[in-house]
Amino acid sequence: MILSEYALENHPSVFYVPNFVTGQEEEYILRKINGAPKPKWKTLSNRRLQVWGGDVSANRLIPQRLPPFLNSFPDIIGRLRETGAFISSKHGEPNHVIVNEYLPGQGIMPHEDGSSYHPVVATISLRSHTVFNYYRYQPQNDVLDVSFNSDTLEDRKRSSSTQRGRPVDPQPVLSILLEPRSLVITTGSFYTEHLHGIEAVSEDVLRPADATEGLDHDVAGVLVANRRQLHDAKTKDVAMNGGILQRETRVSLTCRDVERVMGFQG
Ligand SMILES: O=C(O)CCC(=O)C(=O)O
Ligand SMILES: [Fe+2]
Repeated sequence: MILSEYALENHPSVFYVPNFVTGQEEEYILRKINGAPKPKWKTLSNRRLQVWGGDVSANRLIPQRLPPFLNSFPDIIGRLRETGAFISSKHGEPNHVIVNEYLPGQGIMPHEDGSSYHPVVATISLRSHTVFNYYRYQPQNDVLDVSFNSDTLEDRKRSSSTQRGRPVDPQPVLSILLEPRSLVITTGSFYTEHLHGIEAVSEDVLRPADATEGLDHDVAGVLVANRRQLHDAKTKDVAMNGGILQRETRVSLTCRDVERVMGFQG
């Protein structure tokens, strides 16, 4: 696989790969996630999650073995290594995976993933599409309310952080549509200088691609930057010509490399 072939038009440090896992693999992984012991789930205000690979504390991983559904069948970790995206990270592949589950209407506030991780993140989407947004901080002199961040403090303390008090521009700089079974890889300034998040909505309104070329600012909806790279014909049609996509329950795998690892705990 040649990763550069999957770079977004105009944004060469973000890669979108449709069908990174097959439908059968998707079903298998979802069965394993749903079969995990109940205490494995952590419930937050606006989604629930599982952490695999160990806990991160003070920028270090207290490692635990990854389960076979991530590194054996299917070998997600090996496949991510082969993309080459993690070539300059310490372990050459992710050692940490967060499973997030979002019901329709749930999302994640704009945040940065922070310095515990090598600045590359690979995210696999299962079952439902979503629209994933990148945001920038306001230029220093602008003043704007930050209160559109609606998650709880607990949520904010987890892996997410925004630079305290720095106002965020609520208008995304980039939006991409993540299809079920796809992979998105974020590197470069989109990791180090931007925030990312998912709006807490139950449907996504997409605007026709040609509407932005005129001066038609009144057309509602988002224009997704990867519209020409989408796999599913119906989804692509909506992304090109406008329309509404209903969200289902989405499960995502956020895969990263924690470079500092403490002694193995088994
Ligand atoms: O679910 C996603 O795609 C994003 C999750 C995320 O940003 C995180 O866990 O840090
Ligand atoms: Fe994140």
